[in-house]
Amino acid sequence: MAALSIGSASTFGRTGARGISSISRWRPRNSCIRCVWDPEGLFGSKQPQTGHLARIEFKRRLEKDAEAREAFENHVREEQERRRILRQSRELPETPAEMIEYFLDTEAQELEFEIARLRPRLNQEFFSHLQIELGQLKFAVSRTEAMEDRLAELETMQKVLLEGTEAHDKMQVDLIKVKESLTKILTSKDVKATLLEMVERNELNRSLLALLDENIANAHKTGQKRAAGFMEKVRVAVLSPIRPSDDERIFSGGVGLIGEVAKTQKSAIQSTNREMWRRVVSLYPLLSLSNSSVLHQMQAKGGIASKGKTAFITFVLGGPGSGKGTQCAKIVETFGFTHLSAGDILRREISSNSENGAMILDMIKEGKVVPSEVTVKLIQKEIESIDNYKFLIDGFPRSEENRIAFERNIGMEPNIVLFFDCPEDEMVKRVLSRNEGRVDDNVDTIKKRLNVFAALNLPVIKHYTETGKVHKINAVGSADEIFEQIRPIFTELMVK
Ligand SMILES: Nc1ncnc2c1ncn2[C@@H]1O[C@H](COP(=O)(O)OP(=O)(O)OP(=O)(O)O)[C@@H](O)[C@H]1O
Ligand SMILES: Nc1ccn([C@H]2C[C@H](O)[C@@H](COP(=O)(O)O)O2)c(=O)n1
Repeated sequence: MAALSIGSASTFGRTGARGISSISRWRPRNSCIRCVWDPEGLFGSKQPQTGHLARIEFKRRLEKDAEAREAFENHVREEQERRRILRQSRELPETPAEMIEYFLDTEAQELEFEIARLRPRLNQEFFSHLQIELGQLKFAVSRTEAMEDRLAELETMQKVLLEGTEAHDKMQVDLIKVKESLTKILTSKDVKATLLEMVERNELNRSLLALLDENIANAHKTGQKRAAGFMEKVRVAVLSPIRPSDDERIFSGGVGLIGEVAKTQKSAIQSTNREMWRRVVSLYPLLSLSNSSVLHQMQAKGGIASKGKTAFITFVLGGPGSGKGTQCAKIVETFGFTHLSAGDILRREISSNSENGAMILDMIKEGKVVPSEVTVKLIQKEIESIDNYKFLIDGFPRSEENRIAFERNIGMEPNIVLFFDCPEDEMVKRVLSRNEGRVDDNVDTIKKRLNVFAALNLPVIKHYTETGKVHKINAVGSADEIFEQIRPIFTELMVK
């Protein structure tokens, strides 16, 4: 976490123990809103208090003096550990009254963390409660010294928490934007063109760079050299359009950020980036799947059968005509997945005059489910022949038998399942007007397919719902509207 700087009251002089609880220890001080990069806020009093030159000298000394450096690093580690234990040991408050006491007992450098942790409870009910207590203290007929102290403490706390929650909320907005921007760049088929568009829209900034840097560092740490190399190239391309003046503006709060709150955001954004980074790293396999020719070889950790890769599999389910194929095309275009339609694979098998062709045709005409061993084999062959790791498997599994055969033979479960929920009359209407010459797009077969869907496919959807994998999509509306329900699912997955 970055050192907290919340408005003019953001940095508090703590001369004694801790917390807001003693106002004499916690009076706001104007002097030290810090600009030095101190992501964990751990330099504390060991950092030079004044002057740019002093800070440079401090840095130089650190670089030269290995011993001092080690001691410093130990100090940082100890401080990190101390804070970790402290955070774990604190019992979280429930009521507004408990919240007040909790924050009064919070160390200054922990405020940012605690505000984030307790943000949902820093709500109107809490602030009203605080306001009432403040009112009682202010308008008391006579005030004791203890009451004066309490009043001063609570006024300070109110200001800190109001500004802190505001900064936190703005930070969340920034976080989402930066996550989206980086996802867009790393999943883009034409990185250069994407960057140019983003320059036009002023979307390249320091926060994005910081997030990228953290990904690069992690790729190095985990020995993913190609990924690191790719992202380093992206970094150079990102960096060049960020002119120093942009940097300055961003960091001095000149762009859309005002005064001290902007400084708050600066530190807040830096710390957010660290959190974002962790989320990106956890989904790194998915990110790295884009631009597959460059990146796919990094995924050498096992996974799908014979190729020893880790795949990201999405099953796409829904009744006949619910729009699975239509949406898959959009997902492919936007997120670079490979679309495998089980129905198309089976139809190709019929056209290729294979030994199973006639049997498959009969089954399809009757709206029945082709035996799993046939379908799974065909899907497996497709997966293994394709140089991508992100698959949309559409119209599969159609039955529990399909599902179990896939899991057994391929040795994987889907990462997520999309379920297109569509009323029957809408599905019938769509199928009957599809006009693609399919042997099963007629009134008789559609009835059978709907029955088979209810009897065999719904239990599969139920199974994946119970395992928390299903994203239910309302399949009524225009194709574009429906895709807007899907977009955030994959965007979120890319940068998690
Ligand atoms: N949101 C929509 N609104 C209206 N029509 C749609 C919509 N989405 C798709 N369609 C149309 O409905 C028909 C069926 O769509 P699509 O082929 O995508 O469904 P599907 O779920 O893949 O069907 P199946 O399982 O039978 O292959 C197509 O003609 C398609 O153009
Ligand atoms: N897993 C599957 C998928 C499809 N089929 C057969 C039966 C379906 O009615 C037909 C058309 O599929 P769609 O294009 O609607 O997905 O293909 C199957 O037997 N098993």
